Amino acid sequence: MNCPLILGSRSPRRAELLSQVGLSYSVRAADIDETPRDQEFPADYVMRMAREKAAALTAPESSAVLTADTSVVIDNAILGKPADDADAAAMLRRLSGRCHQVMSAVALRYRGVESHSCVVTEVQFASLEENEIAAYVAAGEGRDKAGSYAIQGQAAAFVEAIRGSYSGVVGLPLHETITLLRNAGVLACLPPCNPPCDKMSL
Ligand SMILES: Cc1cn([C@H]2C[C@H](O)[C@@H](COP(=O)(O)OP(=O)(O)OP(=O)(O)O)O2)c(=O)[nH]c1=O
Repeated sequence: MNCPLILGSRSPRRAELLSQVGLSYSVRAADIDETPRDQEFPADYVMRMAREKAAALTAPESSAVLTADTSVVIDNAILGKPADDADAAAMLRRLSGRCHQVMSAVALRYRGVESHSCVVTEVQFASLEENEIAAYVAAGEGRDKAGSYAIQGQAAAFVEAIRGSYSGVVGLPLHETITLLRNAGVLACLPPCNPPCDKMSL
């Protein structure tokens, strides 16, 4: 029996990551208010966001709904997407030469049951020169990214070390996502990729 997988996300990165491991899915956008609550812990925030995105999507019981949220966290402060270029530059200055966390939460709803997971990855940034920050911000790569950078893009050059989940930093921790899908019984009944792909069989 097939159970269609719905990725509730506008993030092209999340779609690419799911495709990378050979899963087929359809995409729906989940619109919610992403404002953190007063004094909300970052891990609670990303988990709440992922769960609210899942709750915002109505889908048939036979479909599995997968959503996620990613935030950059430094000194317990949540860095979301930058409001503008000045905000982006300020975030990068704050991350320069420091270690920060990238928190990615995933939520899955299938047959009325919800499961979720949160992954924290430590990222050490090199010290960034003011002209490097200006050039990176002007290039625009970090505009729609938490923390104003993309590890999968040119900002890879800023990363001295990473401990945790690379895919989690990009937006969807794949190991944890596959585990959620497997434990919920979704993976066993996903239809094959269309057209069939030769990716590893999970
Ligand atoms: C830190 C980092 C974040 N990001 C992205 C992943 C997410 O798309 C985005 C964080 O914003 P999110 O609010 O988690 O996701 P989104 O608004 O892009 O998509 P949706 O809510 O519809 O699911 O930042 C990268 O692509 N690379 C990185 O290195």
